[in-house]
Amino acid sequence: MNASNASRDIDTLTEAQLALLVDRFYDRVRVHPTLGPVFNAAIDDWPGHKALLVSFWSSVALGTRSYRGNPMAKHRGLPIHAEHFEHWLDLWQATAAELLPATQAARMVEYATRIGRSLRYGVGVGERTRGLGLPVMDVP
Ligand code: HEM
Repeated sequence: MNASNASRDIDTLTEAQLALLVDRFYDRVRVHPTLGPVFNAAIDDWPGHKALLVSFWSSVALGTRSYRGNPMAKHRGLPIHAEHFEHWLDLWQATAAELLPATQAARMVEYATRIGRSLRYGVGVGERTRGLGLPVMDVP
C-alpha cells in the first residue's frame, strides 16, 4: 500500500472525463437562451468544436500540449457581454459538479475562472465597472 498512489487516484483527471465534461457542457450551451445564439451563429461543426475543446482542456489540465490556437483572437469580434461570461461559468460549474469528483470539479472551475477573466479583459468586458454598470474609462 502506497500513500502517494492512493492520493493520486483521487487527484487524477483523465482525458475521458474531460471529453464527457466538454460534450455535456456544449450540449447545454447550444440550447441555453443567452449562450446558444452566440455559439450557434459561430459554429457549424459541433463535433469539431468539441474535439478542439477537449484538446484545449487536456492541454490546460493534463499538460498534453495537444491544443494549438489563439482563444483570445477567437473571442474578439464575437458579440459577448459580461453576462455571457457569468452564464458560461455557471453552466461550467454546474456541469463539472455533476460529472466530476468534487476536487476535480473545483480544479476545472478554477482554471475556467482564471482563463475567463483574461478573456474578459481581452474582449473588453472586464469586471471593473462603476455602480451604474458603466465601464471605467481611463482618462488620459
Ligand atoms: C469563460 C471561459 C471561456 C473559455 C475557457 C473559452 C474557451 C474557448 C476556446 C479554447 C475556444 C477555441 C478557440 C480556437 O478556435 O482555437 C473557444 C471558442 C469559442 N468560444 Fe469560448 N471560452 C470561454 C468563454 C466564452 C463565452 C462567454 C462565449 C460567448 C458566449 C464564448 C464563445 C465562443 C465561441 C462562439 C467560440 C467559437 C469561435 C469560432 O470558432 O469562431 N466563449 N472558447
